[in-house]
Amino acid sequence: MRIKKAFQEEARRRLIPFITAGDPDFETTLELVGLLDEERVTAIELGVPYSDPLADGPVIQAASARALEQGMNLPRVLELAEAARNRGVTTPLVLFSYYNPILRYGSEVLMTRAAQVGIDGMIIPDLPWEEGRELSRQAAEQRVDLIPLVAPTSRERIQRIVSDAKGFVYCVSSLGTTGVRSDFDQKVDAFLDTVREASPVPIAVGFGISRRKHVDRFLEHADAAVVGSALIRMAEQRKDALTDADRREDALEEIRQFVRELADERSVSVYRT
Ligand SMILES: O=P(O)(O)OC[C@@H](O)[C@@H](O)c1c[nH]c2ccccc12
Repeated sequence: MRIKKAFQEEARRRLIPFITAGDPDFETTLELVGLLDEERVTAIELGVPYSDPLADGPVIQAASARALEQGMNLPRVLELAEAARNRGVTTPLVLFSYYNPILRYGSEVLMTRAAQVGIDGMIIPDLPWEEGRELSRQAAEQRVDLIPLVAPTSRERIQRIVSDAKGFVYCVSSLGTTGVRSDFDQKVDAFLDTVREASPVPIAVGFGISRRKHVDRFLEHADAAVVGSALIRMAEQRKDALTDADRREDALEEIRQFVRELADERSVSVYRT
């Protein structure tokens, strides 16, 4: 229920950052989650690194490789979520994983464990809506929101996909893979308006967003903007400083400033309650 509440709460940044858990290491990810929580983002996407991230561009592919190097995996990401909750993080946490690690772990067990450690939602980009019905039932049983993705090509499937959406709907702004884009097709706005009209829950838009002007534009048509690659690239450029006790604070502050520049805290969610 944290997700529904966060969209309706006062003074939240309508941002949903995506970070790859374990990049550059477990402790730094925990610090980043704490920072994003302090900055009152609407939710945090915690990415489970995977060896074959087919929907990811080079920035997140590299981040996944670094995280796998650190031994990060699905069980460790669950531990990380639990550690964040134990540090008092209250921002909704959305587990982001490709389907294979979930299949290996066992979806029923995963939903139970996710609920225990304080995961509020899940995004599985390579699980088509039609194949996700059983998993969606398991998630609902544990009150974990299985967040569907829709793309501009989803067209007539949009109605069916959003009909039983929980948490929020993830609208992919452009086809192709994740990664910073300089601009977006005008048609994206109409696509977002269509999804928003059909959706019983708030909608977020992601893929390519890296600037304040992108966020401002998209918040005219959606309830939150997802930012992944731009944030991960910043962390990658500061990898050495982030893992050096003497320089970590400064590097974290630069990332905090970037989050603040991307979006102000809004008094009330733009989402119709
Ligand atoms: O990285 P970008 O362009 O800011 O897009 C968000 C994206 O990183 C995150 O939501 C995500 C990471 N991997 C994905 C795969 C599919 C859909 C979404 C994602």
